[in-house]
Amino acid sequence: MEIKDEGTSEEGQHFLPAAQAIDPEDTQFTSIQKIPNEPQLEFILACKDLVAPVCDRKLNTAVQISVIHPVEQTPTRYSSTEIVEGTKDPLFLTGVTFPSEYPIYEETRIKLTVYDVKDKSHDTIRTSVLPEHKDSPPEVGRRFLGSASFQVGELLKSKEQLLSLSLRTSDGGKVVGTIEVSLVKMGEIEDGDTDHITTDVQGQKCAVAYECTAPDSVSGKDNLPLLNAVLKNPVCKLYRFPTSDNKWMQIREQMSESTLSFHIPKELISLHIKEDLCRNQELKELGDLSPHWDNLRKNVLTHCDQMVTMYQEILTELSKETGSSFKSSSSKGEKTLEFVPINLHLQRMQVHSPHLKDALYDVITVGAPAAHFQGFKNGGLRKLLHRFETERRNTGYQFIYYSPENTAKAKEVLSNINQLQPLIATHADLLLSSASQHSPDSLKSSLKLLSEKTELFVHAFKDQLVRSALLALYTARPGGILKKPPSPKDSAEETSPQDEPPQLRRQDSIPHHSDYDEEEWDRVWANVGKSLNCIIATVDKLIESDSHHKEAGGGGTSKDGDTEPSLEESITPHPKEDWYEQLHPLILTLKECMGEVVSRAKQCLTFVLLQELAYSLPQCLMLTLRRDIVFSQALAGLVCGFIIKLHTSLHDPYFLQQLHTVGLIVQYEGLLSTYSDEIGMLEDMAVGISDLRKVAFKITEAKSSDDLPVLTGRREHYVVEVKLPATVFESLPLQIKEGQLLHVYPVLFNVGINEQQTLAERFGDVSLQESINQENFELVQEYYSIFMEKMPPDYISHFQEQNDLKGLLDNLHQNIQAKKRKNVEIMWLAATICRKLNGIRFTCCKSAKDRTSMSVTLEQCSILRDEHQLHKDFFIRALDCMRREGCRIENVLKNIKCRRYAFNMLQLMAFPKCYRPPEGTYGKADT
Ligand SMILES: O=P(O)(O)O[C@H]1[C@H](O)[C@@H](O)[C@H](O)[C@H](O)[C@@H]1OP(=O)(O)O
Repeated sequence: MEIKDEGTSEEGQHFLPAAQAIDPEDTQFTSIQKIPNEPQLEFILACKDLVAPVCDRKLNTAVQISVIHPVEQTPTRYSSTEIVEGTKDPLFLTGVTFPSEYPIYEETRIKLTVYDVKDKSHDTIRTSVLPEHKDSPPEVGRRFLGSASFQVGELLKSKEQLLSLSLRTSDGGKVVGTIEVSLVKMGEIEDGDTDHITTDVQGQKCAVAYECTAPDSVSGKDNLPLLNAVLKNPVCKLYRFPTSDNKWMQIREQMSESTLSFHIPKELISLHIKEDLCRNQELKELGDLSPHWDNLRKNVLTHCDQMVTMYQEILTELSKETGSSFKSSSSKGEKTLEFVPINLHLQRMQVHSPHLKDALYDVITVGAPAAHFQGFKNGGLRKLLHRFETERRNTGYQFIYYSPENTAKAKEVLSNINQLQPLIATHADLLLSSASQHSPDSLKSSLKLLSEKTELFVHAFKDQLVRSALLALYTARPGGILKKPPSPKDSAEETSPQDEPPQLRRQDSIPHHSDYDEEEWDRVWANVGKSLNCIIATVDKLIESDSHHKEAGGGGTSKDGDTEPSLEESITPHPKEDWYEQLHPLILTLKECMGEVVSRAKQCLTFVLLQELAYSLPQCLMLTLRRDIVFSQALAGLVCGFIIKLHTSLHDPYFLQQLHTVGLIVQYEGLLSTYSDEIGMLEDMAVGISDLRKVAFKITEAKSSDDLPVLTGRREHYVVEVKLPATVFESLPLQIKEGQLLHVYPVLFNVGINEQQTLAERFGDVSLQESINQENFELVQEYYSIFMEKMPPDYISHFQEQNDLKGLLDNLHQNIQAKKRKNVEIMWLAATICRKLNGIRFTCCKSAKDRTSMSVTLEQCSILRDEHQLHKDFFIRALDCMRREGCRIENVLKNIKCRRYAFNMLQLMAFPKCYRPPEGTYGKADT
C-alpha cells in the first residue's frame, strides 16, 4: 500500500514560489541574525524509536524537509536527507542549511516528514519542478511514517539548541517515534549518542562527540563585495561525517552560478567587434590595388562586414539577458548563447574537522568549451585548424602565404602602432608645453618619456616581415608586376600570388620587383630616429644655454619652472618663446615622419592580414568564429576561477608571491570520450584551453562595490582587469599594485569514462586523448620547474617536506605512458598536483551535469578521506549522500528540470565503479 503525503510543491532551493521570494510583507517578520554570506540556519536530524506500521521488514528511513512561509499554509519541499537503512533510530548525515538569501524568519515553520523507503530505485520520484503545483505525484516506493513541525524561532531559542519532537501519523493522532533537530554552527561541536549510526560496513559503531575549535575564517570578509558581484544563487547542503577517530567533521557544500557567464562573453564580443571594425577600416584604406587584389579585398570585406554584423546581433541578444548568470545544458546549441559557457558553477566544499584547520576546496564545473551550434561533423578546432593551415600552405595561387606566426606578428605590430602613435603624440605635446613653461626639469622628463616611446615605436618595425610585406604590397599595386622569380635568400616565407609553376611556390619565397626601391623604407623609417635625435640635441642645447645664462647671472628659473622676470629678459626675446619656437618645428617633423611610417606600415601589414582572410572564404571566418566562441566560454570560466582563487587566498603572502612571480596553474579535468561528437568537443576544448595562455590578469583598485572585471586587448593577447576593494588592494605586494601582469598556465587532462569511451578503446582511436595528456604533462612539468626556481628557498624547502610533487609527477607520467583503459588515476593525480601547487581546478564534461557531478563528488569524498580523516567505512555513504541529496542533484534539476542523472544501467556498467551514482538517482531523463 502506498500512503500519499499531503500535496506539497516540488523541493528545490532555486524554485521558491515567487510570492515567497519577494513578498514585501516579509518585513513584518523577525529576521534571523546572520553573518554576511554565511547560511542563516543549519540543523541536523536524527530519529528515535520509530514504529513501523507493519512489521514486514526493517525500516529504511529518509526525512523530507518542507518550509511553510508565515503567510502561506502549504509546505514547499526544501530538501531531503539520505536514506538510512535497517534501523529504527536513524541518524542522518545529510543536514539542512538555508543560505543567506533564503527568505526564512523566526516565524517560518519547518515540517519534517519521515518516510520508510521500500524501493530505493523509486526514491527520486520528484521529477519535475512545479512549485505551485498542489497535487504531488503518487509517492511510489515509499510510505509515510509520521511528521512533525516546528517554528524556526523555537529552535533558535531552545535551551540546548535542540528540539525533540513527536512524530505523528497523518491524522495527527498516534505517536510513531521522535525526531531530534539540532542546530549546527559550523565550527561548533555537537554531542550525541550515535551508537546506531550505519556505516558502509554494517554494524560498525561510532561514538561521537563534537569538539569545539574556533572556526578559522577562510573567506576574507573585506573582499566579500567582489565575490557577491560574481557569485549568484547559491545552493547549500550540509553534512556531518565521522572521522577515523570517531569524531564528527562538518561539511558544507555550496554551488553557485556566476554573473561572469554572461559578463565576460559580452566584454569579449565587444572587443572582437572593435578589433574587426578597425581591421575592416584598414582594409578599406589599403589604397589602390591591382584588379586581382582589389576583387579579393572586396570579397573579403563583404564577408568581414557580415561577420561584424553577426557579432553585433549576438551582442544585442546577449545584452537582453540582463541579470542572467546561468546557461543550462539544454541551451547548449542555441546560436545566440554560443559564447556563453554551459552550466558554469563554483562547486565548493568547506570542511571543519577536529584538530585540523578549516579548509575550502573549490572546483569550477562547466561544460567543455565547444561550438555546439556549429556542430562536430567535421571535428573540432584542433583538427580543423591543422587542416586549414596545411591546405592554405599548399594552395597559394591566389594569395601570399604567411605563417600563423607571421600573421600574428603583423597583428601585434599593428596593435603596437595603434597604441604608440597617439602616445608619442601626447608626449610630444607635453614636451612642447614644458618648453613653453621654460621648465628644464619638466622638459627633461617629457623628453625622457618621448624618447622611450619613440624608441619602442622604431623598434616595432625592425622586422623582416615589414620589409617583405612592403614589397608584396608594392607588387599588388596597379602596375606592380612581378618581374623576377622569388629568391629564397630574401625570404620571409610567403608563396607568390601569381600563377607561377608549383615548384616556385615555396614556403620561403618573397615577391621581387626590379623597380622597387628597397632602401626607401629604410629612409622613411630612419627619419623618425633622426628627428628624435634632433629634438634631443636641441633640448640639450637649450638646457645647456639656460644654465650658462643662469651662471652668468641671468633671470632665475625656479625648480618648478616659474621664472622671475629680469632686466635681461625685458630686452632680449623671451626665452619661453624661444624654447617653444625652436622645438615646435622639430616636433612637427617627428609627427610627420611618424605619420609616414605608420601609414606605410599599416597598409603593408593590413595586406598581410588580407592574405589570411583571402583563403577559403567564408570557411576561414567561420573558423575564427568557432575559435572565438570556444575561447569565450573558456575565458568566462577562467576569470571566474581566478577571482575565486584570489578571494580565498588573498590572506596568504606566499600565494601572492606565487601570483606575481610564477603565475597560476589552471588544471582542467576532461571527461569527454574520444568517440563520435565528443571527439570534436575535445578538439575544441583543447584549443580553447591552450588559447587561455594569451590571457593575463591585472589587479586594480575598485571604485564601486560591484565592479566587474574589465577586458582589454585583441585576439592575440587579452588583459583582464580584476578590481579589488581599496582596503584589500592596499595590502597587496607592490608589484601587483603597480599593475604587473599576472599569468596563467592552463593544462588539460582528459580521461573518457562512459560507454562511448569503451567503444573508442575497443574499436576506435584514443590517440587524441593520449597526445593531449602527454603534451599537457610537459606543460605541468614546465610550470613546476618555474615554480621551484622562482619561489623563495625557505618556502620551497617547507613545500618539499610537505609534498612529494616530484613523486606525483613521476606517477602521473607513468600513468600517461601506461596507456591503460579508462585510467582515472591520471585525473586524480593531475587534480592533486594542481591543488598542491595552489592552482585553479576545473572539471568538465559535455554538459557539466552528470559525469562532472560524479567526478566532483568523488573528488570531495577522496579529499575528506585523504586530508580530513573521513572514517573509511563511511566513504561510500558520504559519496551517496552527496550524490543523492547534495548540490549536484540540484544541478541536474536546474538544467533539465528533473532530479535524475542522465545515465541508464547499460551506460553505468561501462563506468569505473566509483563514478556510478546511487540507486534511484539516475534513469532516463529528457536532457
Ligand atoms: O553532463 P554529461 O555527462 O555531459 O551528460 C550526458 C550524460 O553523461 C549522458 O549519459 C547522457 O546520455 C546525455 O548525453 C548527457 O548529456 P546532455 O548534454 O544531453 O545533458
